Amino acid sequence: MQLENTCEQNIHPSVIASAYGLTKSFAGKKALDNIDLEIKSGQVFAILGANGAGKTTLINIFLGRLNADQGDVSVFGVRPGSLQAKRQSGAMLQVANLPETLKIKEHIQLFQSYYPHPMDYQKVINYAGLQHMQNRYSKKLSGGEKQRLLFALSICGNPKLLFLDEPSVGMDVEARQGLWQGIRDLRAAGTGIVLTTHYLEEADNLADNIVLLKQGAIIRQGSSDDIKASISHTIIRFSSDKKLQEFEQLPAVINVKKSGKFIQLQTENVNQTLPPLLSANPNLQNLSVSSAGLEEAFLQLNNSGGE
Ligand SMILES: Nc1ncnc2c1ncn2[C@@H]1O[C@H](COP(=O)(O)OP(=O)(O)OP(=O)(O)O)[C@@H](O)[C@H]1O
Repeated sequence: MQLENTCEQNIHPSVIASAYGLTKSFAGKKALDNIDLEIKSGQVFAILGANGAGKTTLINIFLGRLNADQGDVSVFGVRPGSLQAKRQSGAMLQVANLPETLKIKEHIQLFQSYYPHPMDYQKVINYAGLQHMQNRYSKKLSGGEKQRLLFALSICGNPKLLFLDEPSVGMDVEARQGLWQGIRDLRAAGTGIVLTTHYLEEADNLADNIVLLKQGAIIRQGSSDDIKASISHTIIRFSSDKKLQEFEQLPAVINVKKSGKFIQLQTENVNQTLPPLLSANPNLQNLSVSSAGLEEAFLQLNNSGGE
């Protein structure tokens, strides 16, 4: 399904929000340190980082909820938080207080009334997977259902720029798939989407561009493939009843994990690890060798500071 976005179709992505030299401190401690980034129309921009890395602070500055200490920040060429920026933006934040006395459909209709060109009601409902609970009061929603409602409210205004701060937390598989479909359709209609998530699979699936934040600084930026390629690790997976310690000493191994009956080795050099592994375990079952994914890249870059 394609959205009838009232904005023009963006065949060529253009910069719709930017930050240059952005710095923000709380009580003398830097939460964001000299950030340069550009958010483009028709692209998903994922901000990744450990707890406290600065993701929410960055979003709050783009929304005008916080002021930068230094740097130039603009949204649609104007000051973040100005009416012109707000009318074209939507946001799903981690903290939201919703009046409990309204039904889902009343929440959506209320939010639609705030915008000059709201999204069609039925589309909002479909994207958010709320078809069967339109008459439910928000106080009766489960955590995941409340997330669906917050996503619905974030897209009510047919935004050209959408901020989603950990949107899929608490969502079940079906709701998450609906969210992902909504994100893809909005992107196809030209919306620029800023996404923070701790689910790296989500960023891997959706993001055109990723920034990796550590203690407020950007330590890596690029596509998911660029970031994966910036580490040269390989994953060796097999099933074994042996203890993890038996594999930790193998050459070039930098991490060992156990999941059920499977052991997963992360190695810097598969040619050095595999021969001794096979000679010590000639009957290794379910062996597979694959490139490291975004999660391994994230962990390594985050632990090494991206050097
Ligand atoms: N209002 C505030 N007052 C003081 N310190 C703050 C405030 N907001 C954020 N911080 C600090 O700024 C840093 C960045 O916080 P932020 O919430 O942006 O991180 P985050 O990457 O969104 O984390 P998480 O993944 O846990 O949501 C943290 O050290 C946090 O404690």
